[in-house]
Amino acid sequence: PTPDVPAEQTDGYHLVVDALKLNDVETIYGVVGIPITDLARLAQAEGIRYIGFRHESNAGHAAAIAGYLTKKPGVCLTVSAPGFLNGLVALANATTNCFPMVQISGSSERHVVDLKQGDYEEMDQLAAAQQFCKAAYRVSRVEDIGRGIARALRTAISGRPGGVYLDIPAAVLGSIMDAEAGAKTLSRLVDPAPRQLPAPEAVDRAIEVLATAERPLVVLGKGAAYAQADDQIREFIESTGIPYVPMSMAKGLLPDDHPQSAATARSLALKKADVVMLVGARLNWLLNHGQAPQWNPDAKFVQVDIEPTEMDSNQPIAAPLVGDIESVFEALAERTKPGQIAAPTAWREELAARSAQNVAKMAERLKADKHPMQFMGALKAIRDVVHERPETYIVNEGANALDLARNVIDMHVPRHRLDSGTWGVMGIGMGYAIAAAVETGDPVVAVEGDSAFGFSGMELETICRYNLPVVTVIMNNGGVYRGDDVNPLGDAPAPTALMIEARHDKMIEAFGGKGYRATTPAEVTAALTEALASGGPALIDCVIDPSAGTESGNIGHLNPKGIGLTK
Ligand SMILES: Cc1ncc(Cn2c(C)c(CCOP(=O)(O)OP(=O)(O)O)sc2=O)c(N)n1
Ligand SMILES: Nc1ncnc2c1ncn2[C@@H]1O[C@H](COP(=O)(O)OP(=O)(O)O)[C@@H](O)[C@H]1O
Ligand SMILES: [Mg+2]
Repeated sequence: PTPDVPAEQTDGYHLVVDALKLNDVETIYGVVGIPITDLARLAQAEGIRYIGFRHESNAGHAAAIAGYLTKKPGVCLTVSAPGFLNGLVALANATTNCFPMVQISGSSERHVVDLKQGDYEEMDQLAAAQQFCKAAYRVSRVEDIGRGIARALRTAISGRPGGVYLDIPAAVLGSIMDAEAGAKTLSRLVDPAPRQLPAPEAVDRAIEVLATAERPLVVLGKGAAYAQADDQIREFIESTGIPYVPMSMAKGLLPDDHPQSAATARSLALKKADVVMLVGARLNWLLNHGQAPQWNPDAKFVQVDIEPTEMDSNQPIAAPLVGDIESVFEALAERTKPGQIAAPTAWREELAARSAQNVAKMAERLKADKHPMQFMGALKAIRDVVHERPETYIVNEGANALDLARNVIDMHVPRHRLDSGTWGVMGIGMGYAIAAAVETGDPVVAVEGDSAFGFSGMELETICRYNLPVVTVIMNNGGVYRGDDVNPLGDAPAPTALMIEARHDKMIEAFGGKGYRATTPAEVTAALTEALASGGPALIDCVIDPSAGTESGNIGHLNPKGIGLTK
């Protein structure tokens, strides 16, 4: 409990907690320490769920994905300087992925920091944070706490969501003020994420462009998943017959086995589409910036996005449709005449034929039950078990472990695939898994490369401490990308090597969780079935052929060529 505060008085700690509660913040993800330990205690005492982590990066990733899943800003709490910095990767990742989160951090004494007199954990955190987030604010007076919290929550959630930093110096947390006056400084946000209605002329222009298309294509991005306009989007897709490709976190918005899904004919779809409608998807590196040869150089783009400045970022946009996705699709439904937009049957059949070919090819690859176990064998086993349990969240990171799982594990419900996203960040695994389990109560399967897992692996203790229904499945190929690289000049391990004989399954046993080691797909099936049935923390170490991976998975071409290793 905080220092005794006379009943008619309040303090910074209480005002922060009161402001968060007044704005429906139900959970805080963080790591305690000076000067915010008592803030965590008070939040918990006042009914806010506090989830204590082992590293702030994981707490921040949890807050970010909580924001993505709930459309309310996730809240991460960090200590000054090093704790604050540890949270920044997650704050930057949230901003890059457009996930709403607020990182609240304690900070040191302004008058000492600003004169650089050498304070405990001295840092100008506000200045440091500015460049990595959507906005950064500092509260310098106890009476401004309510304003600061309201401002940070609104900024995170309105318009294009993102990460917001809120700096609260220790002295402000410890300041005391009259309770009645304090209560008057708090306010509850009104309509923090207002609808952004599209202009009718923009809607009509988009309809015109789509109506002329011979080979239309819709690209659904994680913004479309985030919008939670699932019915409106599905209605548009099915009423127009337009084929679509989902980006990785938009998988499941329509079930991956939907007849209009062109996910398994992606290259042909991108190459030949003559009108492309981007829905909450940026034309960035993940979509080759809209350039040939991946794309048809004559393609015309319709772009649906809440952020006006996203338009023309990579390609000229013939029909910019600025607005929130739900309002845009409601306007499209209203203003499109019956039959005005219809995907030609020939185009749909061409894509369906290619999909059938590629699905057959994939089926062959999935059948290969070679020994030692291959990625595909393990992933097929995971896919089949999870297929029976559509409420299961899939968290996914790695290189091969990411690229292969994305294509093998199909999704049937929205917002259930949470992965490295736009920034390709390793280390999101345990934080995303913890938040998905905490926010929804549903089971989570985290499909992890063995290197990727290592970035947040200590949170196995957090998962066990809260007894969360998280099953961590490690694709243990003994290395970064693969496990058979050798150092030609000595017996030091190669830079990409990890321990082939690592027993990750023993790690979780140290914290009371259930560990499994699987060397065949059948063992993966049995272990995952049992682990999910238990509803508790578990880890399955899948022993994968060390030669099975390729450098950097699908994006090896991003490695600079240089003159190569001449030595
Ligand atoms: C924070 C961080 N550090 C390093 C990397 C580089 N990196 C790293 C280290 C990856 C791990 C690949 O190894 P893995 O074991 O997780 O997966 P596979 O062996 O299945 O490819 S993937 C990747 O891009 C990164 N993306 N993010
Ligand atoms: N509610 C919303 N309405 C419209 N656009 C949104 C909404 N929420 C997020 N966005 C936009 O969605 C886009 C997400 O793009 P991106 O992260 O590149 O998705 P992906 O990687 O899945 O293609 C961002 O440009 C963001 O501005
Ligand atoms: Mg690996």
